[in-house]
Amino acid sequence: MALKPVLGKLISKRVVLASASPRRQEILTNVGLRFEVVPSWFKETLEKSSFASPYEYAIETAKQKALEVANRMHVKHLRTPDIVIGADTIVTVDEQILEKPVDKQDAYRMLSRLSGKEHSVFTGVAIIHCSSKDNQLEMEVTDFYEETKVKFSDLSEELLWEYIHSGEPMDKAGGYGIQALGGMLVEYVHGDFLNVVGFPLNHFCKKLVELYYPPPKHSICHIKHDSVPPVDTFENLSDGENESSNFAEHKGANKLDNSRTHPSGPVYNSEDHYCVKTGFMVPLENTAKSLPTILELIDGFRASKALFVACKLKVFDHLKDKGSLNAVDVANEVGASLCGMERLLDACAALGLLEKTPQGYSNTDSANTYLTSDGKYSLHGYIIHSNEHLWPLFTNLEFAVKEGTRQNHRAFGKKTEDLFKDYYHSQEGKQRFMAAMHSIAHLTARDVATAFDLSQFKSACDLGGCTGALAHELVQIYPNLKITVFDLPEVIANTSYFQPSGQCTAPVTFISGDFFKDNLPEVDLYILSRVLHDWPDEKNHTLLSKIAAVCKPGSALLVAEIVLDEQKTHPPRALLQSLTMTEGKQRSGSEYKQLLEKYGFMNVQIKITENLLDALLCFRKSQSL
Ligand SMILES: O=c1[nH]cc([C@@H]2O[C@H](COP(=O)(O)OP(=O)(O)OP(=O)(O)O)[C@@H](O)[C@H]2O)c(=O)[nH]1
Repeated sequence: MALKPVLGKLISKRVVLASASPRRQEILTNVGLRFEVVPSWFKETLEKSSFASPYEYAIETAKQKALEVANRMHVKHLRTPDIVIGADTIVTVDEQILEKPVDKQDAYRMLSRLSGKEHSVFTGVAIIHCSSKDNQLEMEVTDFYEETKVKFSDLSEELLWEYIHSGEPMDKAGGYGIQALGGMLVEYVHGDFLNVVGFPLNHFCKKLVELYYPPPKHSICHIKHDSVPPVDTFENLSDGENESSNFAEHKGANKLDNSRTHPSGPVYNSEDHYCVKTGFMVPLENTAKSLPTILELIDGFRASKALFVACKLKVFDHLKDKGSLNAVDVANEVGASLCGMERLLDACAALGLLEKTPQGYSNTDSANTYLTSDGKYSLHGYIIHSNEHLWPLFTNLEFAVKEGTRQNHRAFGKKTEDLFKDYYHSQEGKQRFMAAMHSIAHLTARDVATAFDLSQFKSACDLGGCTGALAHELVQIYPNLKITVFDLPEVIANTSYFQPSGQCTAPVTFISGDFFKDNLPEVDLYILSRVLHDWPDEKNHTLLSKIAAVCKPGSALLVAEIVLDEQKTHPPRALLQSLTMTEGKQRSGSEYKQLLEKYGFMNVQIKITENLLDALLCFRKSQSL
């Protein structure tokens, strides 16, 4: 097992650790894994006596923790992670399972049981690979456990109580932390030490090897997960060549089509449908299966507008860090009517954007992250742009379709000569557009930056890189990369507001210019993120010819765009975006390849990221065109 390649398999994936345990976070961070932490809300209340062995209990708890997070992120947070990792650590002694003590007496009860004896520590781990098909969550579960034996010395009452009063036992399985003071109680450890601390790293890495580097040909069980899983077998194994991106093609995990599951609840057939009125799953006739989608589409505009208005009124900003507020407080804060605000808050709660309790309304984690104006991955700018700019254009979609033109004159009462003049006619428009671009660039930066290994490049230029969001992510990941953002003077003049604070990486340089007219800097890697789809062929010709002219053989071009499938029906958001475009167009992978090859960029590699932007990397061929 080579270390780097194993964890490297996860580098371009959105990995979520479904655990609040700081020890698990530390163990995984220490080996360089990048992940988000979303603690599970699953209550550890499974009936222990219903499990034949303690490790089965630990595995099931770990699985339920991870499933709850995967479901919640998909349903409520509108984001599907690639991998969710859950874990549960328990101690067993004298056939009793010990978890975290609830109070000091409980800690005493546990520790006095362990005194002078050998006990077992089991950690159950679940690795869930998630994917979203037609907005339905599919999950494949891989689980395992590790056992470590630990022997305690005889503990005197005095020592025991001194240890309990240190406070250390309280959030730890079996009431001790082997990595700290608790280590003083231990006579020997047989097995993986980190397993006792909360995460069996070695076994985890072996599992990744099994999953991502499967042996060439063997058959595996494919289990449609249920409480009592029906088992059917299949032979559909990768030869291990195509190991990088698509886990779904080669693993021996349990597959959950969880399109209709409730967290930790039963799994329903895809033929069934959840009836809102009765709250039961009901079988649907074939033709009626599309009904929920159609109803959702009919109502979609209401949901979008409710979200836009809540963002515009800064409802999520007002609720941030305030615990629960009632409708009167929020209405007063934003200067809205009480009855109007009550309805808006209820709608947001129904959409899963707010939590509603008898105490009032509070932000969900996703609202804090995406909907507040200073959230970690704030989409506030993009939402405001959608409300102010895209909404009026879409209101005139019928004319756009009939006339085949952009509808700026109808939507905004004036004609537009080109795309950016429209946004930049006022300071407000400029900042709004930049904030929108920044939102998307920041949200997608990591997936774009890690879609390919770019460590070979020493210098890069992000053409039209706007606020530098992608550039900043690139220098974080590739600290030796010197990167320049090249954009129009009116953009560069307004970038300071968007710069990250307190970053200790190499700075990003900004150069103003017009990439259609001005000289481009000579670098190893050119970047075009969300540029090519926006322009007509003549403009792309000018730009790509200019890049090809300065790009030395062996240098490369990284393109970030939505890549359509070859039938051009997926992903829908690309096709919906096209509706208000007249000059540019969205392209499939083969169309991008053709376009780039036309300008001497070969070896075009495409990475579908499942984020809002995909990535293409291609290299300038040796002889000039
Ligand atoms: O020697 C040590 N033994 C155990 C621990 C820590 O104990 C807890 C075990 O609890 P659990 O598995 O339920 O995990 P939680 O902390 O509740 O987090 P989840 O959100 O994942 O449920 C775990 O934190 C171990 O790290 C220890 O520190 N030392």
